[in-house]
Amino acid sequence: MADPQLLAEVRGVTVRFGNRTVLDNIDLAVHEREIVTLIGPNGAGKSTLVRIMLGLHQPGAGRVRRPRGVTVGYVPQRLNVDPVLPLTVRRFLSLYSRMDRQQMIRALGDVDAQALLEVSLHNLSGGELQRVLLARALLRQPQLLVLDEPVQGVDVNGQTELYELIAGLRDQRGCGVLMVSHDLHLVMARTDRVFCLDQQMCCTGRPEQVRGEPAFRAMFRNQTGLVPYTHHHEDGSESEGWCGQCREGKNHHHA
Ligand SMILES: Nc1ncnc2c1ncn2[C@@H]1O[C@H](COP(=O)(O)OP(=O)(O)OP(=O)(O)O)[C@@H](O)[C@H]1O
Repeated sequence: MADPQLLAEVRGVTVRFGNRTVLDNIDLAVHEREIVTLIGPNGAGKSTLVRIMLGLHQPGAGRVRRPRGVTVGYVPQRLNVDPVLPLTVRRFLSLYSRMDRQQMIRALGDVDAQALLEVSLHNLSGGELQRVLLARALLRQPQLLVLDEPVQGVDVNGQTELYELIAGLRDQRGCGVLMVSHDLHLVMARTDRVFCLDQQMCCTGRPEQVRGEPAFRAMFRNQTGLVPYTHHHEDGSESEGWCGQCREGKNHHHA
């Protein structure tokens, strides 16, 4: 089988703002059909790295490569919409692409949000807004989907649904996904590779590898005060937990 197509790559990227180094010698690549997640604390440089991958910001040093013709859909961390403007989802989507009503309903249908077409953007829940933003990003039929904190403002159940949805889009469309997340738990289940960033790349690998890395565990502990572990159940299944919240009591050990 042919190697998966490279969609975007940075090598040796360094960024300074003033005399502060925000990214230090970073390598990262995203290929078709893979979900890559950047995790790290506030101010770690995640959004800056995403903006560099997208060509929205130039690094002080290093190389950025996006093969010609790769289409990108981007959900930024912040949406700048004037809060006094009455804007329905239909109007909002039409600002970005010329589509008829049926095409919009289809785009919203891809993210299970077709009922929201005539709803005001300001009346959407956190999860609904994220779905609409995802629909907007999909309008470009992207080969690379870049999502900067796609579950922000969404409750835990909604987060799980959104991660499932994103993984489903990858499965159906074969696109690559680069995702930024603060969450260190839910996102892991739906990720092929994790990059743990804190100005430098602290560790990287498959979620199950990264979970065992001292740098990841230290980061997790600093953010939550808890340590991640894996339950090994007697029937051979596994589930994730946090030390300090362990209600299982038996039939598990900490990996
Ligand atoms: N244009 C800019 N000028 C100066 N400093 C900036 C600029 N953009 C980002 N920074 C700083 O760079 C650092 C990294 O910011 P960035 O937004 O990339 O972090 P992040 O990991 O995405 O953080 P968060 O999780 O809080 O969104 C922060 O300290 C931020 O204040």
